[in-house]
Amino acid sequence: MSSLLRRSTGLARIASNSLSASARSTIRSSRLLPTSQSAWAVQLKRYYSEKNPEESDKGKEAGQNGAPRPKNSNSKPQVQSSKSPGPTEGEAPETKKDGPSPLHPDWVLLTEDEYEAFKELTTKVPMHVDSSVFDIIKKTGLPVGLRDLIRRIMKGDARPSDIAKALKGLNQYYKGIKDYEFEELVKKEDPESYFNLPSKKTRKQNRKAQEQEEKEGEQQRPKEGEQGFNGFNSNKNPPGPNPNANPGQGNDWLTMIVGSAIAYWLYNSLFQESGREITWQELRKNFLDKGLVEKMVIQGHRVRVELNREATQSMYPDSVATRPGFHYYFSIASADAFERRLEEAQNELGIPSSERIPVSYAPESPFFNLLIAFGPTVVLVGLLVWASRRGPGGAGGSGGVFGFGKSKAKRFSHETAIKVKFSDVAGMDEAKQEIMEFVSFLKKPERFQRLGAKIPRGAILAGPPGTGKTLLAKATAGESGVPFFSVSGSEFVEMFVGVGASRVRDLFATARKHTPCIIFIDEIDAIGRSRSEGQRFGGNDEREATLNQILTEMDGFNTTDQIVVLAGTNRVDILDKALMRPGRFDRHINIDAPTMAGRQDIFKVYLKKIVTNEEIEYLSGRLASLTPGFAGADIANCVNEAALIAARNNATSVTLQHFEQAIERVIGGLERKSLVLNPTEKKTVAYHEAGHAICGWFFRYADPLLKVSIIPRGRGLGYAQYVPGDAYLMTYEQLMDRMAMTLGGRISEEIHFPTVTTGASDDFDKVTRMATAMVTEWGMSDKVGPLHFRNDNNRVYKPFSEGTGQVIDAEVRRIIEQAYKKCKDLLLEKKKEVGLIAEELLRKEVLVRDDMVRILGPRPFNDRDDFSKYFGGDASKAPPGPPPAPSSPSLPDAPEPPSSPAMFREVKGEDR
Ligand SMILES: Nc1ncnc2c1ncn2[C@@H]1O[C@H](COP(=O)(O)OP(=O)(O)OP(=O)(O)O)[C@@H](O)[C@H]1O
Repeated sequence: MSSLLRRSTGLARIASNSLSASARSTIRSSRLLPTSQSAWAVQLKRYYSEKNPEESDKGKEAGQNGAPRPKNSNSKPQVQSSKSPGPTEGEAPETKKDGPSPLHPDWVLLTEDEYEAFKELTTKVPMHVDSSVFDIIKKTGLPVGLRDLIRRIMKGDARPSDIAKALKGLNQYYKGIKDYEFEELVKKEDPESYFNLPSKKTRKQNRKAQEQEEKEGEQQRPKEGEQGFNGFNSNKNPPGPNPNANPGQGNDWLTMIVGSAIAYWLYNSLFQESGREITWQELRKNFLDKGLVEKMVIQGHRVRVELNREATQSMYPDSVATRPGFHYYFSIASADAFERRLEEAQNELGIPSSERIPVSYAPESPFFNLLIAFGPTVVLVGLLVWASRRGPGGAGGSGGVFGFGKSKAKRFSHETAIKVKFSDVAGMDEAKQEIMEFVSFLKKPERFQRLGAKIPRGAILAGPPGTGKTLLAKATAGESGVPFFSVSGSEFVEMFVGVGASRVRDLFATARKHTPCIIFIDEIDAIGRSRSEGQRFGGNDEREATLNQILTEMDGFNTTDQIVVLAGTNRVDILDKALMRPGRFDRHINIDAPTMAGRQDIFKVYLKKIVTNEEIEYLSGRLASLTPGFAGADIANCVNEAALIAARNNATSVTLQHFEQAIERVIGGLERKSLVLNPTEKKTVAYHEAGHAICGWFFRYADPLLKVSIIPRGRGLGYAQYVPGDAYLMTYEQLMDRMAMTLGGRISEEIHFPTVTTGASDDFDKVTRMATAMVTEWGMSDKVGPLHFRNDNNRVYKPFSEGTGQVIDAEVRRIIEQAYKKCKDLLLEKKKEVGLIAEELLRKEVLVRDDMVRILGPRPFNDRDDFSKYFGGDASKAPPGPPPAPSSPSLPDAPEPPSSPAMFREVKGEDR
C-alpha cells in the first residue's frame, strides 16, 4: 500500500513539475519561439500522427438511441491500439464540428460530445470554472493529445501511458496560447478582432491606467462581488477573454482546469475502485440474463466482464459499473470450462449464435506475472538484507539477522544513571583501592603510558552473592565519569549457534565507539566456564565460541584503547584459565562477606536513608554484631525490612526493636503464629531449646547466647540465638564445644522424656558435616592424618580408597560420640537448670540474656569484647525483647540449631 502511495505521489510530483515548468517557461519560450516551435511542431506531428485519428462513437450512439439490449461487440467498434494506422471498418465518422484549430495546426476543435465530456470532467474538479474558459476552448480547440485523452476517458479506456501524452498535450496547449499571443497578435494590427487580446501599445496604456486606478484608492475599485473570476471583470467585460487582463492569466486558468481534469482522472484511475470480483451466479443474474454483457476478456485465470455502459446505466443508474474504467471480473479454473459454461448459459437464454457474447484472450500483465513469480522471494531477500544491515557491522558482523546478534548490554552514562560513587560502597577498602587504579587509568591514561606501563585490561571481581561486585563496578564508572556497559553472561547465550560470539563482537564494537568506557560482564561463569571441564560432559560449542570471542576481543585491544573490562562471578574456581591470564583479566579482586567493621559501615550507609532516632554509631555496631556472615545485600534488605515493620506498626521512626525483629525475620524466617503445638509438643520444644541454652551458657568455647524462643519461626519450632562473631580460625576445642552444643537439644530430650522426637535431624546433619570436615579437610584426626579429600559433588568416584573410607567413617563417629558424651555429662550435671529454663520458657515463650542471668547467674566465662560492648551489662541498651508471643503455642518438629560462623556460612552457601 505504501509503495502504491509513493508511486502515486511520484506521479503527482511529475504532473505538478510539468505544470509548474510550463508556467515558469512563459518568458523563455516566447524568446526562443521560432526554432523551438518548429522543432516541437515536427515532433508532435510525428507523435500524434501515429494515433488513430478518430475513434468511433457508434456504441455511444446506440446507447443514446436507448437500445435496451446492447449490440454485441460484432456490431460495436473495437478500441484500436495506438499503433493502428487509421480508423477501422465500422467506426463511426467523426462529428462534423471536429476540425483543425484556427489557433494552431496541431490542435483540433472538439466535437460537441467531446466538448460536453470535457465540461463534465471539469465539474468533478473542486473549483469554480468560469464559463468564458470553455468558450475559449470551444474557439481554440485543444492539442490532439489532450483531445485523445478526453476520448479515452469517455470510453473508460484511459491507460497510465496516456498521462504522459496528456501532460505533453497540456504543455503544448499552453505554449500554443503563448505563441499565438506573440506571433499572431503582434502581426495583426487589430488583434482584438479575433481573440480580444490587446496589442503591445494597448497593453502599455492599460498598465498605466491600471496603476492610476490603484492610486485612486479602495473606494473606486470595483466591489468584491462585482469582480469576475481572477481578474475577469464581470461588469466591464462580457464572458470571454478580457482585453485588459494579463493574457497569461487566462491561460493559467485553462492550464489549471485541464491540469485538474488530468489530476482527477489520475486520482480516479489510481485510487478509485477500478474493478470488483463477482461470482458466476451474480454475473448470470445481474448482467448476463439482462443482456448487459458486451464482451468477455480472458486473462489467465481471470475473466474481465465488459458491460454496455449506457444500458447498464439505464438499468442500474447508481451502480459503480457505469463508471468509466470500472470492470467486473471473476476467477476461473480453466478457459475451456468457462467457455462451455458460457455457451450453455447462452443456449438457455436462447441467444442466437450471431449475437453471442464475444470472448477474447488477452495476455496477463507481464509485470503482474513477474510480481507473482518473484515478489515473495524479492520481499524475503529484501527483508533479510534489511534485517542484517540493521545492526552495526551487518550479518556477519555484530547485528545479525533480526538483531539476534546484537548485544543486550545496557548502557549507563554518567549524566543519566551512574550516580554511584566509591563513598556509596562501604567496607571492602582493599578492593576499592585495587580498582581505583582503573579510575586513574581512565581519567589520566598518559600518567601510565608516559612511563611505558601497560594498562591492565580488566579485573575479575569474585565473591559470594550480594557482596557488592556490581556496585563496585558501577562506582568505578561513576567515579571515572565514563559510559558503563552492563551485561550478564547469560545474555550472550541463545539457542542459536554463533549468536553469543556475535553479541560479544557487537558489545566490544559499541564500546570502542564510546571510549573511554567500562564493560561489566556479570556472572561471567555462564560463559567463561573452563573448557576442559565442559569437554568432560560433552562440551558446549556455543559457549566455547562465545568465550573464544571474548578472549579474542580482549586480545584485540591495543594499549591505547581505553576500555576496561570488569567481570563479576561467584565461582572463580571454575573459570577458564585463559580468561584469567595477564593481558586479559589481569586483576583478581576478591570480595568476601564483610567483616564486623565492614558490616557496620554498610549499616551506616543504609541507616542514613531511613528515619531513626537511635544513635547511629551504637546502633550500627550492635546490628553488625548481630549479623555475622551477612553480605551487603542482606544488610540493605534488613534495614529496609525494619523500616517496613516500623511503618506497619505506625511508628514515627525506626527503633532498635524494629531492626532486631527484621534481623530475626531474615535469619529465622517469618513467625508462624498460626502454627499451634499441643502441650506435649510445646514442652518437648521447651526442653530441647533449654538443652541448647544450657550448653551455650556452660561450655567455654560456645558462642554467647542472646535469646531462646519456642515461638515457631520459619522451618523451626523454636530457636536459640547466639552471637557467633567473626571467627576466621577455629580450634579443635571450639569445634568440639560447638558440636556438643548442637547435640544439646536431643540429649535434653533423652534425659527429660521417656522417648525422643524427630526434631533433632537438622542438628545431626550439622554435627556430621562438621566432624567429616575435621577428618577429611582439616587434618584433625590422628588416624586419617594431614590429608585433604575435596568434597566434589560432580565427582562420581570417591577420592579415597575403600579402606580409607572406613577409617574416615570410624573417625567421624568417634568425634561425634566424644561431643555427645561431653554434652550428656554437662546436661546430666545441670539437669535442674535445664528444667528451670524450660519451665520459664513455657511460661514466657521467649527468654533473653537477662532472664538467663537471673536464673543461672552470670556466665562462668568472659564474653568477647564486642559482645560485651553491645550486649553486656548495660540494661538500658539491651534489646527490649520480642513482642508478646501468641497465646496458643504448640509442638516441635525441627528445632533451629544454634548458629555459628562456620555453620552459618555453610548454611548460607547451600541455600544459594
Ligand atoms: N559494600 C556495599 N556497600 C553498600 N551497599 C552494598 C554493598 N554490597 C552490597 N550492597 C547492596 O547490595 C546490593 C546488591 O549488590 P551487588 O548487586 O553489587 O551484589 P553482587 O556481588 O554483584 O551480587 P551477585 O553476585 O549476586 O551479582 C547493592 O545494590 C547494594 O544495595
